[in-house]
Amino acid sequence: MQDSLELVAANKSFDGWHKRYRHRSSTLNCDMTFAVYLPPQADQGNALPVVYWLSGLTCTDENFMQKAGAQRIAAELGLVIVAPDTSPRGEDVPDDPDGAYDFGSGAGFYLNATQQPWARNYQMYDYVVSELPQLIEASFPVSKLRSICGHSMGGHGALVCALKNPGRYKSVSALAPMTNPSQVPWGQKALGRYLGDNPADWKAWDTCELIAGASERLPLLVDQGEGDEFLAQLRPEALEAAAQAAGHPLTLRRQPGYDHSYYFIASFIEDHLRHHANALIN
Ligand SMILES: N[C@@H](CCC(=O)N[C@@H](CS)C(=O)NCC(=O)O)C(=O)O
Repeated sequence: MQDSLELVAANKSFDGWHKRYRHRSSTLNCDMTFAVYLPPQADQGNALPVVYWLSGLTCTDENFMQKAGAQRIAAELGLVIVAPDTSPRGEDVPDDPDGAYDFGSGAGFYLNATQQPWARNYQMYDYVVSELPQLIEASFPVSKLRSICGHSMGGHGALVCALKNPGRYKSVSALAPMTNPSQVPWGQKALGRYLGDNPADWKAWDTCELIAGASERLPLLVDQGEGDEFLAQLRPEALEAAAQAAGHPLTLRRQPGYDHSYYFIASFIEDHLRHHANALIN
């Protein structure tokens, strides 16, 4: 265990442990809290694979761990799950001037900001892809086998992290992801502020733009509720068209009646974890 990790909570769950840790992030220039679920196999000296879960707008590490019901399946499959926060936070970290939920705290969009005052802290892409895995791999009984999945803004994050890093993840999946942020209000607000007003600079953080040039055709598993109140922000039809144009393997499952909430996530998380286990565990 690294000295720099401070344990802030521990709860036994399905014979494993849900734990929360605080640490100083050199990438984000602030203290960060993340959650890790360690299945019972972690006590047996095995180096276990890790699924990184990225949450959506307004979330912390806690929403997924408390609401998705993932621990039972992770315990069965022997998967470690790591859930970071969704943005840098703290008194010294700038936030949306109006306190809006869709920018700043709770809305880091898993990108590297280039504009001030955001750039000093809002480097969530580097945190999720580099700093956090290094810390996890130095601190817990895990292997370097990684998968990534997420919800909404976190689904966008998972798809972008996988598409930008061929070979880094064994599998990727998303629930109700924002697939085309450069074309929708949530994304245009965030990308415009974090990256500046030139839409050409936004393409590097847009799944529908990245998919054409992807050098690794890692299959995408996506679930999307047809009753999702944010469908216009998510654009599953744009993802479908981009994947088809690029010949990128996509399983897009439209789920009748499901909304955007964790009731939807809890209904399909088992399929996603089994999908990742298939790629991670032979
Ligand atoms: N209706 C929300 C929009 C944000 C939202 O729906 N957030 C989703 C992710 S995009 C979520 O997971 N919320 C936390 C939860 O349901 O636990 C609000 O206005 O605050």
